Amino acid sequence: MANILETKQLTIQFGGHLAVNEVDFCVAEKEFKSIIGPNGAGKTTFFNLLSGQLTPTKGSIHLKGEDITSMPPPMRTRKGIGRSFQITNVFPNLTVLENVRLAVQSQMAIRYQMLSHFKKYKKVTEKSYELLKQVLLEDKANALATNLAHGEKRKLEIAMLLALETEILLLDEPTAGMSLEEVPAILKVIRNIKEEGKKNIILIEHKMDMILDLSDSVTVLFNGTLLADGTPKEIMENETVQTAYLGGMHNGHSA
Ligand SMILES: Nc1ncnc2c1ncn2[C@@H]1O[C@H](COP(=O)(O)OP(=O)(O)OP(=O)(O)O)[C@@H](O)[C@H]1O
Repeated sequence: MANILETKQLTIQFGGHLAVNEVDFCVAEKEFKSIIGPNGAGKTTFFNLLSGQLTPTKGSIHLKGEDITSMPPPMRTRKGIGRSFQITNVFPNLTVLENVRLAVQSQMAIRYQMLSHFKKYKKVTEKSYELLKQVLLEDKANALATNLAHGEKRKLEIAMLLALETEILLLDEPTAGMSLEEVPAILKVIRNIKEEGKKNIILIEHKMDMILDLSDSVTVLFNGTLLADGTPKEIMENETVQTAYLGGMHNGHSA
């Protein structure tokens, strides 16, 4: 299968610290890829490089064969790389529906310039409800974003990300800060997106059961370098990964 996204020798240095160090990474079309690694391994920094929030010191990023290393973030989104919204980008005093409408509108402004104002309004509303349904948040459409539970806020972020209609979704720890009861719902949302089969998902997560359940392949980062890449089974059985990372988890450390 062709690679949709690839990095070559991707590196970023902060002062003397190599946060991402010569990482060769690739994702095939429609592959569900997870990135794991202990705290400080460079996972979020790697996402920031993919989405364009950071510029690499060295190396390159290729989207469907095109070198996008110097492309600014909005252009990368237009080309197909979507990064999940952080809740800080959500308007707390607007309703859930209004927040999704804003994201849909920003996308539709480009696609539906020819439609009349009324038709555009109707389309935006329909699309917003569709997205809320997809993330299992329909019943909260009229709630103020500020009043949502943490797990519901993460669902809202995913709805707003889906509104951008990018082929690639970068999800950075969607379950972070969630209570145990909230996790199954977000897992269901992600599984539904996967089963629809239209997106490439790259997921950073610490929850190993979730990784094993969802991923086609897993990349392990450790001290900024790529330690291993393979199927979930290969990763679980990999001795280097066991020693450097998973072993620590069995001893009760959070990875
Ligand atoms: N802007 C920055 N300036 C300096 N150092 C940074 C910067 N961003 C990240 N780092 C450092 O780079 C390393 C990797 O951080 P990063 O947040 O990418 O790790 P992570 O794998 O996502 O960790 P976590 O699982 O805790 O989120 C850390 O040592 C961090 O302190």
